[in-house]
Amino acid sequence: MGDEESKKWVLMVTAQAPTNMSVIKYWGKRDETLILPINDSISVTFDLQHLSTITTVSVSPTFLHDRLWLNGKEFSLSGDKYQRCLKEIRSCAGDVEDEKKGIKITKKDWENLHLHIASYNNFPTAAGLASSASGFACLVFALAKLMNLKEDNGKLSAIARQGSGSACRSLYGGFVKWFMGKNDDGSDSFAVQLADEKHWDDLLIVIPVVSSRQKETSSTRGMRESVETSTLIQYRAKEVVPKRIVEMEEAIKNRDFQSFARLTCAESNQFHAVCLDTSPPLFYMNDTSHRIITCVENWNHSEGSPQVAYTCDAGPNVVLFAQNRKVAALLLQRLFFHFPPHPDTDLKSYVLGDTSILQDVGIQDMKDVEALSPPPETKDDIAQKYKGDVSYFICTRPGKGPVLLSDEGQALLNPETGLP
Ligand SMILES: Nc1ncnc2c1ncn2[C@@H]1O[C@H](COP(=O)(O)OP(=O)(O)OP(=O)(O)O)[C@@H](O)[C@H]1O
Ligand SMILES: C[C@@](O)(CCOP(=O)(O)OP(=O)(O)O)CC(=O)O
Repeated sequence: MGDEESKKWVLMVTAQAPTNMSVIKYWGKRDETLILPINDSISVTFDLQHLSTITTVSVSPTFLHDRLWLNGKEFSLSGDKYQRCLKEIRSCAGDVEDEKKGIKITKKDWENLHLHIASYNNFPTAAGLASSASGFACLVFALAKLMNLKEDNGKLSAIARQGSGSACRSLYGGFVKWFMGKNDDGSDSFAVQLADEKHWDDLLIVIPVVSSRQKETSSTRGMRESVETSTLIQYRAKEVVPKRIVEMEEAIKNRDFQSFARLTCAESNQFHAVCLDTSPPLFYMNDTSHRIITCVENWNHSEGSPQVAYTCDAGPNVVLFAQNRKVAALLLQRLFFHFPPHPDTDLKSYVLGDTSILQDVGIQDMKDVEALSPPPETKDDIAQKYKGDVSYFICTRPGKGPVLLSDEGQALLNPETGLP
């Protein structure tokens, strides 16, 4: 790194990481700084195409300090969660050499070099769709590539965990378990993959997006208040979750949808019971979330066995798992009937993600949505329509873990200036 001209280089890496949805919930920390949870959790990773974060990380001797642009706007990196991740990553960084560009960075140079980071979430940020999960997983994964870290995914998951707990599960595709660990230093609190995304490829995921508004109480604050005030949370962590973890692992291993659905719904409901048991109570679901759950419960009940599992995090959006494609189509018919769009909405903005399912639903345009008849299990008095209460639907499936994007056209920073 000698004369002025050779100091102008910018080195960058772009990666894409998925978000995940827990089916055994993480709620409550035993260590706030290191982000160590009070129980294990299990999640399903979503397809990168539909719910993910793209992050470009870059380094250059010309950068004066670390900077982040989130969804196009500069965002402060001063928060502890970012500082902890950056510090940990820098401490594990390796040597990097790019002979063509004449770049040579040694392990200790990373202490003094600054980073420019740009990130984009392809779904609403901070609306309970786990943007912090894909966001921190992507940040850590991309930096690990840029800085040539030799650590395995388990170690990277433990670094991402320190940005946001649920992020540690987004380092893998498919079905993922986060071990709470026992050690005070957090060294045994990391995620592992239980099964990859191909293991259970019948499952389809439907997300009626209820609201994209930012929520009132962040997960971080909400779970702190629950730990401080709820009596139910301790019983849940010690008595309920350990058994459910074993049962859920078994259900996933055997692709046993009945057990998967029973556990997933029970977990969601107990998590929200803990929220209500918090003082002051945390209301994350709204009337639309309740109506979606009731619709699913009624249908499951009328069929005599679960067709669809629901789960809802710290926000009003409900995530629905359908046993297979046929069930997903029947589910969409029901949801489209109860939650039609506002007039003048086109089909393209009403249904996002894998829209091929629309053929199975028999929907070609908006007229077909309007013409849907009430689901047979619906009693006349509740065959109601709530126009516009669901803004749009995302159809997706379990997907793979983070990937590198080698096409420079997908970078979010200018390769010459390192600016967005
Ligand atoms: N792409 C990203 N890169 C870096 N940080 C991100 C990114 N996306 C989100 N974040 C961080 O995560 C925060 C939002 O996290 P928060 O936990 O409040 O909501 P959420 O993750 O959408 O919901 P959930 O409660 O389901 O985790 C943002 O304010 C920001 O600090
Ligand atoms: C309800 C949850 O989504 C909680 C997620 O909490 P976060 O991981 O967002 O919280 P912090 O660790 O404080 O950043 C349940 C889950 O993902 O398991």
